[in-house]
Amino acid sequence: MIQKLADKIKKTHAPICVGLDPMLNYIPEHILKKAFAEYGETLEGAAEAIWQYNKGIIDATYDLIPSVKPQIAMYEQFGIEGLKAFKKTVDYCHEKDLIVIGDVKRGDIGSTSAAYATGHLGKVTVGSKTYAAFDEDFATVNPYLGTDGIKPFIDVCKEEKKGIFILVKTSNPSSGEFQDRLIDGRPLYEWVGEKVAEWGADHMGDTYSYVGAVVGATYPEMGKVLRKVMPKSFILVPGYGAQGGKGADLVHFFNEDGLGAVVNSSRGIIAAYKQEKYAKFGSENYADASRAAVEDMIADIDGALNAVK
Ligand SMILES: O=C(O)c1cc(=O)[nH]c(=O)n1[C@@H]1O[C@H](COP(=O)(O)O)[C@@H](O)[C@H]1O
Repeated sequence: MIQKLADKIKKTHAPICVGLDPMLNYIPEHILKKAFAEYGETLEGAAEAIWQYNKGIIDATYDLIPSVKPQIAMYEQFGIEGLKAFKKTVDYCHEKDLIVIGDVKRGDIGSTSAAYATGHLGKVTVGSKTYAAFDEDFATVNPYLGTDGIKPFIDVCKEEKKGIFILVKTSNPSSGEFQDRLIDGRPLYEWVGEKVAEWGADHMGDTYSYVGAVVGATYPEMGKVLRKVMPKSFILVPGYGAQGGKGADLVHFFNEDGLGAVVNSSRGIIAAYKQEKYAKFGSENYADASRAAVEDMIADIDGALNAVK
């Protein structure tokens, strides 16, 4: 799967991932109206609206991009109905041959991590049968519990040829409270980055490891350091667009081969029609606005990478 990600990035020239983080207030009126007419203003109605909204964006962008990243909290807030919409979205993206990064940010004691890994990346056994429950290709994982919280994910990834992205330096304003703390003279994120490289050496693809890292676009200098600490890990880079990250900030997240990073934008793409720049599309054509925003994001990153060649 890590090779598929690298190959798809090469084919599309788009080291990006569209963040499918639907919120009801981004969903155009015509979609909400239809879903509520069918299911009422219920959790089911919300889930139907989310699904139709996602489908529109996927249909309008799938040929341009290698991957998507649905963030499960946006679905979970609608309970079981929301989770059904999450699963429908994952399956539909697979039908479109997109790589799905499940942004689930799990991690616990070993036995519990094993269950998370089984549910999101592996197969669960029921009597004589096995089922891939959520079946994403990658999952985001929190390393706070240490090696025994990570190992079960790697075990499942080895069986399934899937991967994880481990939080190393997150994009949010408070990420430094813990992550930048110096331990023996070095920031915690560097120690975590070193562990990512070590864990990753145990599950390598042809050139890149199945164990990647998350480093926010909002911290480019730290990204530059971490790129060197984890040369064989893909870095998932959130924080582009709505959080302020720009193409020029991202060049050092990439390796010399032009690979090694996949940049996420969620609100900047899925709610593009609400931005002045794309307002001309109107809410009816929200998916065309998303396509235009994807094209602009690809051009921005490509331009920044070419400028430093
Ligand atoms: O793991 C992530 O994807 C993640 C890590 C991080 O450090 N910062 C971060 O924003 N994210 C996720 O990336 C997405 C960013 O959304 P936008 O700011 O709308 O592009 C959300 O799904 C966040 O949960």
